[in-house]
Amino acid sequence: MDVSYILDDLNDAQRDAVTADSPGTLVLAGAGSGKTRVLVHRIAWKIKVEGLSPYAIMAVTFTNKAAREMRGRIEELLGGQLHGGMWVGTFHGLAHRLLKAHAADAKLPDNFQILDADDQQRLLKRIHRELNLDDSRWPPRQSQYFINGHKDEGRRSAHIDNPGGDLYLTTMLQVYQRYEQICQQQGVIDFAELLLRALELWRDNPAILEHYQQRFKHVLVDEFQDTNAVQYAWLQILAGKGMPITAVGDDDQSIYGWRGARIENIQQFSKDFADTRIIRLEQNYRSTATILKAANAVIKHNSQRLGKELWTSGEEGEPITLFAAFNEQDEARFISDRIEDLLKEDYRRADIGVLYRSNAQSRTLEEALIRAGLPYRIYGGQRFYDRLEIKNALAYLRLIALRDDDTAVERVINTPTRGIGNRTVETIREYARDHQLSLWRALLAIIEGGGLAARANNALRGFVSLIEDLAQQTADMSLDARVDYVIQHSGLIAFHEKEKGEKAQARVENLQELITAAKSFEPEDEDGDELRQFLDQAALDAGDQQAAEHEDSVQLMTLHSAKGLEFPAVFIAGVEENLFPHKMSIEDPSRLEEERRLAYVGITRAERKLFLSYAESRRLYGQENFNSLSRFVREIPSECIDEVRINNTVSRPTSFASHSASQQRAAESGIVLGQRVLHSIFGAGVVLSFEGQGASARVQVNFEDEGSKWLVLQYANLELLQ
Ligand SMILES: Nc1ncnc2c1ncn2[C@@H]1O[C@H](COP(=O)(O)OP(=O)(O)OP(=O)(O)O)[C@@H](O)[C@H]1O
Ligand SMILES: [Mg+2]
Repeated sequence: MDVSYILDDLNDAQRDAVTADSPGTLVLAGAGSGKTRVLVHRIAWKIKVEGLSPYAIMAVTFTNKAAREMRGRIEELLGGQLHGGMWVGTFHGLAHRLLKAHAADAKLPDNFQILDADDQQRLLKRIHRELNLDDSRWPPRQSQYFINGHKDEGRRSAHIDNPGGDLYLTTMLQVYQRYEQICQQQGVIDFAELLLRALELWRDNPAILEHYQQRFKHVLVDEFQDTNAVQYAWLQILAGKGMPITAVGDDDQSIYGWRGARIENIQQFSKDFADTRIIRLEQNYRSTATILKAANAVIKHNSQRLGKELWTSGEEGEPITLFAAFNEQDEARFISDRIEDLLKEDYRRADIGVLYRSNAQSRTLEEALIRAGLPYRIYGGQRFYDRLEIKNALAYLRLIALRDDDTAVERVINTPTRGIGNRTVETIREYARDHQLSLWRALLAIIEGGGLAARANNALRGFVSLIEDLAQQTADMSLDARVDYVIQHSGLIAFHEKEKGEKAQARVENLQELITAAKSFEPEDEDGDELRQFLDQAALDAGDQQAAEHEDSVQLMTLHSAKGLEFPAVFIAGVEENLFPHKMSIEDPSRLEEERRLAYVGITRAERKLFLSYAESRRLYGQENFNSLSRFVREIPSECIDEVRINNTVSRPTSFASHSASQQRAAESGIVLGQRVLHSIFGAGVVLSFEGQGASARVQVNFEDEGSKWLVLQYANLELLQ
């Protein structure tokens, strides 16, 4: 049987890695050097040449999508279907499979259910109520963060030392214990529990462990640098006593430290797994020489590295485009314009990845893509207007506009919690049904009727007066001030601010981003109700499923979700200090290094074209920021970069045409975005933005000495500079 084709498309080092017969094999290599490809070919080699049954192989990937792709590639190489025998999946997926097979031994009912993050939070809320913990002082999300953090490290409540005297720890432990109890009673398990329970299953049941130790003849792990403590222990308990194991990874791409991943596992590997051979791959097959040079130059600035070099025999390629936008709108327009250019060449939409550091950045980008009629999908995340916190905020705004909006009432009647329980809500629903009323009218009638317990009645009254107050207080405000007022006074911001963890912070950021959306909203009908038009637009954006599900779509995602993927063309938006690197990471050297690894991951996703963009002024999270160019871009050798500026009108003739009417009118007065101007008092500056028209036209100028100011164009007497 000729099996040489399995090695055909591999270089020497890759072949070595595919055919190595050492018990432990660690492939340590940079981005795009073929680590994932090696895993696929190694599995095919094991089956075809060494005669292992697919049943004896377990392969761990980072996402379910990667697992499906891996299975497909192996089947291609083998020329046949694998069927169910081989275990390929994520750590979570495999743990789930294991627990289903041994539910009773894992002390779970056969039909145990998985709790997702939202379910988990709802359950914790109930526990807090039961323990009489006030949500404002003890936000359920804080408990969630506490519990998941400990579980990721393998600690149950019983493992945590509490010498007493610390109210925080004592309370958290009380919640953790009660949570464990209820989960156990109900037969539900959360994500971290899947892993921990699978580890304990093996640890506490030697016979079961032995069964798997006999079954599996080889374990393979991709993206090894991002395994956490429990995942590592799980591999160790299975394969630590001589089962052959292959891990591939790149210390320079470890980007989940904030979620418990431990780069140290790479160094630990050769100690814990016998006779490990370390194989390095140094040739990159993904990117042009220019892109690779940029990536290498950036990652060199990290001190904590195992040290690797990457080279390519590929072509030089085009320089990286760096675009200095005036603001985030301008940046988004640049990106959608360039995407349209690429589509005129031989690129498909799916060949294009748009990456960003923070979820909240996607809104402006989504709007530009929608405007340009470009189908897109958000990979591993939700579209802006589909996000829970945004839907909640919009529900308040909808109630201000129309009290009879039942869905909006359902959404926010008890969010943030205000003591209106399910039973009260059910009473309202029934009343509404029986009397053919909207929920709002029903609840007014119920309050008047006085049929409820005093406490419930008061809670309802509180809700009604909140909505009436929001409506009255904001009646004469501008749209963005209205949104700002509503997210503050509804308690939504405070509600999420009190919670801990990345996700909570992202929710606050997203809410603030809604203010930015309102600021830049341009109603079609200038005389119509602006709030209504804004809400309609948001509903349309959210409902634009057609665009979302189009098969050939532009791929939007955070830099974190882009790991392991590749695209012929990549845009990285928002390469600015305080955004990327994130402001929370700038002060801490080890977190800064993690940000730099994220930059390395981002750059190395690109095959042929890379576009970086930053905005001199950015409204994000509802605030105007003036950030300088990211240090990561400054670390790229200048010969790799081609900088484009908007006031280079030769290369940017179309961008002005797509600006709003008022901006065009301002342009007619001789001022364009990016124009340098002189003011008699404030001195020299650059025009950042326009607003309004005729006598009320205003212009925003970033003055060199005085910072940014809005001026009425008519009176500003700006002198145009060259
Ligand atoms: N020997 C080779 N000849 C031709 N193409 C190759 C070779 N090795 C890898 N490639 C291609 O290079 C690209 C990168 O490979 P792969 O995704 O396996 O790299 P990786 O090391 O896993 O990258 P990452 O670190 O980003 O996960 C893929 O498109 C792959 O098909
Ligand atoms: Mg890979």
